[in-house]
Amino acid sequence: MGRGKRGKSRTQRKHFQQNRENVWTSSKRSKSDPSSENPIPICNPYATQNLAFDHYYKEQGIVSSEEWDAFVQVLRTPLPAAFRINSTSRFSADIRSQLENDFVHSLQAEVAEGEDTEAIIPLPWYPENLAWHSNFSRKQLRKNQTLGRFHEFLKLENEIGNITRQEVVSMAPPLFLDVHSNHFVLDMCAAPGSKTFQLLEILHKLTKAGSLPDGMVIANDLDIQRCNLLIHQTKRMCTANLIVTNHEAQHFPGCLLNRNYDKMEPDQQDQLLFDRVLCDVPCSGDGTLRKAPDLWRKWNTGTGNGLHNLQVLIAMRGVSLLKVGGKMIYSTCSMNPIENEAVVAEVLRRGGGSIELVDVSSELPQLIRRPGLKRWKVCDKGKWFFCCKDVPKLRRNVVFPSMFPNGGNYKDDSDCNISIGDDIIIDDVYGNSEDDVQAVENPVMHEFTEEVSDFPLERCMRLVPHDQNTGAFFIAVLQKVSPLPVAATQVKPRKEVDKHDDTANQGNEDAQELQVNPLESTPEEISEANINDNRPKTDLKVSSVTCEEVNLKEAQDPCNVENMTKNTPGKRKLQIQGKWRGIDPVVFFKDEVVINSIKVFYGIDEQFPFNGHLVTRNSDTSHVKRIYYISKSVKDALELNFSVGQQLKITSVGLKIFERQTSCEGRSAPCAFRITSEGLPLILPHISKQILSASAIDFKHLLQYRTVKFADFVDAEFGEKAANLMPGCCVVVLGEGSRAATGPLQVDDSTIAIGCWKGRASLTIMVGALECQELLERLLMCLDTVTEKDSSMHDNKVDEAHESNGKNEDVEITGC
Ligand SMILES: C[S@@+](CC[C@H](N)C(=O)[O-])C[C@H]1O[C@@H](n2cnc3c(N)ncnc32)[C@H](O)[C@@H]1O
Repeated sequence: MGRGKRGKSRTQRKHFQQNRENVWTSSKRSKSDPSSENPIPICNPYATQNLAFDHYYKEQGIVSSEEWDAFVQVLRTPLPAAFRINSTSRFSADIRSQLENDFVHSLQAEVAEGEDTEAIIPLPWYPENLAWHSNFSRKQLRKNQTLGRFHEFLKLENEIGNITRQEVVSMAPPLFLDVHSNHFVLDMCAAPGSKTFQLLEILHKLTKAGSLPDGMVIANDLDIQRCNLLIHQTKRMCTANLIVTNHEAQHFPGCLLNRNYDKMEPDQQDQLLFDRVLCDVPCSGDGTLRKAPDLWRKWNTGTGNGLHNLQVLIAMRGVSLLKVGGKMIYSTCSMNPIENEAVVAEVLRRGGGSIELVDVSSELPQLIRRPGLKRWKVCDKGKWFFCCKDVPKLRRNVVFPSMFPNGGNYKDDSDCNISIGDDIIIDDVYGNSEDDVQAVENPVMHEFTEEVSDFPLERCMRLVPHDQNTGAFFIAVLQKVSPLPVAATQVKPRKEVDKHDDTANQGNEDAQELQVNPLESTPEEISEANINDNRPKTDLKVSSVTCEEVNLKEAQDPCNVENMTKNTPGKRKLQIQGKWRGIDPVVFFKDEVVINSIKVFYGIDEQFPFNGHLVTRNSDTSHVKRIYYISKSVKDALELNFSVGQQLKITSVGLKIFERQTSCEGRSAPCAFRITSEGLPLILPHISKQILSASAIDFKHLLQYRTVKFADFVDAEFGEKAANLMPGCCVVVLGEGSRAATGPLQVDDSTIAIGCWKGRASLTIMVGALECQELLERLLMCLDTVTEKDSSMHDNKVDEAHESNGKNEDVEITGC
């Protein structure tokens, strides 16, 4: 984390994590737990009751009084496990049919006798039976031996990326976002990334093998550790259309280019704006009580109140980064109106008609949801308030007008005009649970009239647990119909500026209407704007100096980090370190010699665009280890980011496509770079050399034994062809074997291929153990078509060869 981050944010994140502890599995109490002095008697650590919770939500009218018992009863039971099939997986249809034809029946025996429920069932509202709901909690899946096979299936497929284990309600927001394959999407608070994964699936859904969608996703999270989770999660998607960044969402960089830059290409963007924004904000999380029952004892009204400001700021940043016509989802896993309807109302209020709440009542009709509330009240320190003017002066720094249905819209509300700034009172986030007990004791002041919002908040959706045996969730779909009014874009400048951190040039497309909005701009921006500089803005600390010193023309090539460093030896060290402390620089890879050697070795056709599509994370391009492929959309975004001085703090970008071979044999091979297994599906249709088609039995042997001598292949001609390949990386496609292979190999979305290493006398697969296991299992049916006789005869042959060899010449190959 950069120096500029405030201690309060750290406190907030720490508490956030603590809140997520799951007491179904852990009864430990943290010393720093803010509610450890909770006077509510807790008989056991698994208590699933909190009187303040009951009182608060009964008063807010989250559900009718008749439903209350059913509501809390379901909240007190563990959450059933759910998962989604990755629609872009080549095995998605197989997995669905395995569930429909195998597990649906075999698991039914495990459902308690007399219970009229299915063991697993597809969610009726999720397209194509791709999302499934089980009747078993995660604990049951772990502990119950007879569920072992299903549990192993879930674990393996999840790890490989064929399924994602995800809460049912959390699957809904991306479906309402209406993402198209050409959209630029921003996921503002993305970790651990289950929704990012869904967004990427939608983006890639209609893309043919070997091509990429026109859109892209930027997935952001404030917490660097959680960013790593996000990277791990999305890596399973093998996408070249993703950038992962690490910013405070409320200060997500604007990447605004000086508009008067006259050398700009006609189609060049001058700001990174988005067609879709997912704003799945940090929240109190009381919708996840079933999954994290520890929250029962921690719950208090201060949590939601304390997060409200941050949620408003993030949502406002989201709408300001939206294109006009673009849509944004605001969502939380909280039931609290202060974190939900109040935030949406404030966004609409500040939007002054430029933001509309979209009516999605006709979409996903089978998803049961409740309309958003139009009236609610605020509870602070045990007292209920119906409008902001009732809030005592001393509490006005924590209870804001925006928390009320009408905001500060009172005739005599001059006292209410407290604006939300950057300085969020995080220390109050977890409040004092004592307050909540007071809330029980103090009768609500019914003589006051409750405010009712004028906005159509009934268009928001609240998913409650007892409607469909899930967690709780809140979703609102917003659309930007015109630029935001200037006032809505005004954000207090941050007091402390770490220039090595994410503060540079917080541009905003709405401010463009008035050229520069002083309240939105850093002092550097204002002076740059005033002198009407036509050059692209560059990094204020590093590149602005560089631009003056080097030949301007060269420096204006935004991708050319080498250009930017070679004429300025004194600046080189800084540039190599990259702009962001602790984060590797993103460098366009343009080494023609290496690129040509790769192209020639694998016979890559000219249609596959290389120019500007390769990046590395190392400024020393003379010894690059990994090369990443980026889509055209990501390329455009990176070029813009270079032009504006690398405002984006990029922790991960693109798809690892080539990796340097480091073994002795690898180093002496004609091409030093192997194709990675994640990059293979993309490049497969474009390679014409070092590629062979193997019969099912030979393919199976490769997966089973990992190394097979050329002489031991069942199809002798295949063995001969393999022996004739150049030493180094090659690709083996599951097909008809050498018998059918005349002319170039035809590949499509269903083609199964693996990377191999051609050594002196054998082929060795370069596939991870899990992927290998998965392929073997999935291919079993197809491989069964080979006659038993053939199979056993040749199995024996290969077995013998392996036994007699003991050690294989190629096993030293790295990357296997
Ligand atoms: C509800 S979770 C997001 C879940 C995620 N969308 C998913 O579907 O997997 C909220 C995330 O917000 C992050 N966060 C908290 N404060 C933030 C901030 N100011 N800016 C960006 N991210 C923040 C947390 O680290 C956390 O990962």
